[in-house]
Amino acid sequence: MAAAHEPEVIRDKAAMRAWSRRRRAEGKAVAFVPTMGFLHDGHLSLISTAVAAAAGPVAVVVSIYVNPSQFAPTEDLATYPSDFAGDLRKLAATGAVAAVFCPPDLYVRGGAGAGESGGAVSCLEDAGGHAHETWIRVEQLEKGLCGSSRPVFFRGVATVVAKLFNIVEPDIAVFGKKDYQQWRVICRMVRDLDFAIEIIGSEIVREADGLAMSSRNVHLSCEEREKIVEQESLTPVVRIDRPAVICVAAWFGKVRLIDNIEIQAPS
Ligand SMILES: Nc1ncnc2c1ncn2[C@@H]1O[C@H](COP(=O)(O)OP(=O)(O)OP(=O)(O)O)[C@@H](O)[C@H]1O
Ligand SMILES: CC(C)(CO)[C@@H](O)C(=O)[O-]
Ligand code: BAL
Repeated sequence: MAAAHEPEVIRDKAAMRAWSRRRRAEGKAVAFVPTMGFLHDGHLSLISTAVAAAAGPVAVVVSIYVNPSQFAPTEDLATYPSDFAGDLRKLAATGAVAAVFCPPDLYVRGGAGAGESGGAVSCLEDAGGHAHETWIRVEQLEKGLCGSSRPVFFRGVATVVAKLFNIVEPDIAVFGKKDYQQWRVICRMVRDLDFAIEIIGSEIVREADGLAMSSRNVHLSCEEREKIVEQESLTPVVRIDRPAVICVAAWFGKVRLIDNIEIQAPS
């Protein structure tokens, strides 16, 4: 058993589920923060939001898992930044995280199958994930913005988040509004599929120069960073995605409606 301030590291699905059930039997709410690791202060703010959202005693679980099914083979799965030891140090330093769930893999692999998403294929199918054939699609909300530039992204996110919810069995789950469309997709999935989980959207945390914190910011050159900061300063509401010029460009199409939330393009 880890010391009180150090998160317990759990790799196994059944052990994770059993851990959550024990916490609930002790009278604690289980609050869940899903991440892909390489943690920064934006992630840590989600942990504070989770603690603040719980009405009483709470056990916070952070997952670290880079989900292959939300990346197309042309995207950056192979270069996604990671620093597991650093992540554990940061989580321990918060004193607020009880467990870290970091499964080696979440999918059943092997076999043969079509594994298609309207013609698009993810890194999961590309790596022989054909034994997995159940997908969640949030059919309208996944269209447009990041969904236009990343054809398998929301199918992969909705599916892996549903899997994580079934494994962690949280009472509360927190997502950043930095990935605004993702947050709305998860809210809609939870409503439509009757997950008994309260979803909380947490505010965007920014660097001193205004850039929204993001694990992938480490890949930006000075010029790219300056360009994004400039674009963000023109954007009145939220930034939809990471340094994705494609997604930011979607702002310039006047006004978009997502799930009844009107997002204004810069005037
Ligand atoms: N700057 C931020 N402010 C608030 N929430 C954030 C911020 N950055 C990430 N999050 C949230 O943290 C959760 C995990 O995100 P993830 O691990 O993909 O990190 P990321 O910084 O968004 O990485 P990426 O480079 O892939 O965009 C998501 O709910 C995301 O919206
Ligand atoms: C929600 C998530 C953990 C699913 O892999 C990921 O998309 C992320 O970190 O935003
Ligand atoms: N936070 C977004 C995860 C992704 O871009 O894959």
